[in-house]
Amino acid sequence: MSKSIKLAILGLGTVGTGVVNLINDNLDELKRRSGCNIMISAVGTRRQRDDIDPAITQSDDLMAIAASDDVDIVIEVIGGTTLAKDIITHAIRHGKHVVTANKALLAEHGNEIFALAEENKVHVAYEAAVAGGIPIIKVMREALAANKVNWLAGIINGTGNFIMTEMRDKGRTFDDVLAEAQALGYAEADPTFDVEGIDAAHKLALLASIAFGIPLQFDKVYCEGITGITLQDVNYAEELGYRIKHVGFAVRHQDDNNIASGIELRVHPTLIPEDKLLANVNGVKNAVLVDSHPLGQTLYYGDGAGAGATASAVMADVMDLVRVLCTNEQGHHVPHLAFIPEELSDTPILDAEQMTTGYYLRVHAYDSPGVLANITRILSEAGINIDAILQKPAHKAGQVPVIILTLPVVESQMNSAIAKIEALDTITDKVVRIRLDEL
Ligand SMILES: NC(=O)C1=CN([C@@H]2O[C@H](COP(=O)(O)OP(=O)(O)OC[C@H]3O[C@@H](n4cnc5c(N)ncnc54)[C@H](O)[C@@H]3O)[C@@H](O)[C@H]2O)C=CC1
Ligand SMILES: N[C@@H](CC=O)C(=O)O
Ligand code: NA
Repeated sequence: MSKSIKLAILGLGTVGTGVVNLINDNLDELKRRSGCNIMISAVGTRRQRDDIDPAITQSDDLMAIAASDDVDIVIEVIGGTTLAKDIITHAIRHGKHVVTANKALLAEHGNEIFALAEENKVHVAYEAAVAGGIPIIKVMREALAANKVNWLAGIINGTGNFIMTEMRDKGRTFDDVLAEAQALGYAEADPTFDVEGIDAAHKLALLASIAFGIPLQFDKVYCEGITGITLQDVNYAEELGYRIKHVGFAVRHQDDNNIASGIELRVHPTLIPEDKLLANVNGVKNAVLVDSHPLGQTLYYGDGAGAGATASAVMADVMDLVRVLCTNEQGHHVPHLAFIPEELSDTPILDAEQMTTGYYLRVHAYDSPGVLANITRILSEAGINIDAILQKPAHKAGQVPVIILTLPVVESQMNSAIAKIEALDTITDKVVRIRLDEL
C-alpha cells in the first residue's frame, strides 16, 4: 500500500455518520479499489462521541481541522451557507481538497468557491449534492462529456417525492409523511427547502451548470414546490392518465447556428403520462432523464436521500481524489469547468413568462348554462388548444369542478387567459394550474 490519505469529516449528522459507517463497513473495498490506505484522522463534532475509534481526533474546532497538516481531504457535511462557507474556503486556502454534500452553499456561492479552488489548485467535489446516491455529476462530467446536452428533466428531491407517493398510495397526510421523512434523515434541516422546491432549485442550478457549461445561476431558477398540490388534483390527474411529480427542467434553446440562445431553468409540479418512466419514480427515489446529442435519452435512477445513499456519493468523490493523490505527487486537480467561454458566460436564463408547457387547469364554476362554453371560448381566443376536458358532478352549492388539459402554450398567454376566466361571474374560486409535460 503506497500512501495514506487522511480524511476529516466535519459534521456527524445523517450524512457524516453514514460516511463513518461506510468507511468502517467497506474499508477493504476502498483500499483495494484505490491502492491506497484511507483513514479518518479527525471528525468535527459538537459533542464527543464514544462510538468513534479513539485513534480519531474529535474536536468542535472545525476551522482548525480544516487547516490541519494531518488532513488531505476535508468532507463538509454540516450544511448551511455561513459556517460551511468559511470552513470550505479556509480548507481550500490551506491546500485541502474538499468534498461536500452542500447544494445550498454551492448553488449560492459555488462560482466563488470553484474559482478559489482553481486558484489554489485543489478540487471541490459535490456528487452527493445532486440526486443523492445517483452518480449524476460523474455522468455529466465523464460519461456524457462528449455529448451536447439538449435538456434534462429530473425528480431531484427525495423528501418531496416520498411525501407525494405516500399521500397518493396510502392516503396519508402531508404533515405525517413529512415527519417520517425527517425521522428517516431525508429532509433538510429546514424542510421548507424540500417542500417549497428550493432544494430542487439548488440541485437544478448545479446540474445546468455542469450540463451546459454555464455559471451557476440559482437566483434565476423558477421555483414552485408541492405545498399547493391536493389529493383532489392527484386523483383527477390519475383519471386522465397522468401522475403529478415535482420535476426540475433545464432546457437549452438554440438559434439556427446551433448557438445557445437561452436556457430554461424551472422546478415545479408537473403532470406526466402514467406510462413514462419518470411517472413511476416513487418514494425517496430520484431520477434524471438526460437528452443529449448524439447519445439520445438516458435515465439515471436511485435513492435521492438518506444516510447510505448520500455517503456512497461522498465516498465516490473521495475515491476519485484518493486515486489522483496516490498517483500524482504533484497534486493534479480537476476543475469544476475547464473554462467558461465568452459566449456562454452571459447566456440569458429565460423568464418564466417565456416558457412553454401544457397545463392542467381545475376551474370551479356555478353549474349554469354556457359556463363551459365561456371558458373554452377564452382559451380558444388566446390560441390555447384543449387536449381533454373532464366535467365532474356538482359537489357543493351547485359548483362544478371542470378539469382541462391543454397542449403546450407560452406561460404569458396562459396567464392572461386565466385572468379572463377568473373574471367571469360564474367562476367561484381561483383557477388551479399545474404544468403538464409529455416527456
Ligand atoms: N440527509 C440527506 O439525505 C442528504 C443531505 N445532504 C446535505 O448534506 C449536509 C448534511 O445533511 P444531514 O447530514 O442530513 O444534516 P444533519 O443535520 O443530520 O447533520 C449535520 C450535522 O452537523 C453538525 N454541525 C453543524 N454545525 C456544527 C458545528 N459548528 N460544529 C460541529 N458540528 C456541527 C450538526 O450537529 C449535525 O450533527 C447538508 O448540506 C444537506 O443538504 C445532501 C444529500 C442528501
Ligand atoms: N433533502 C434532500 C436530501 C438530498 O439531497 C432530499 O430530500 O432530496
Ligand atoms: Na449524486
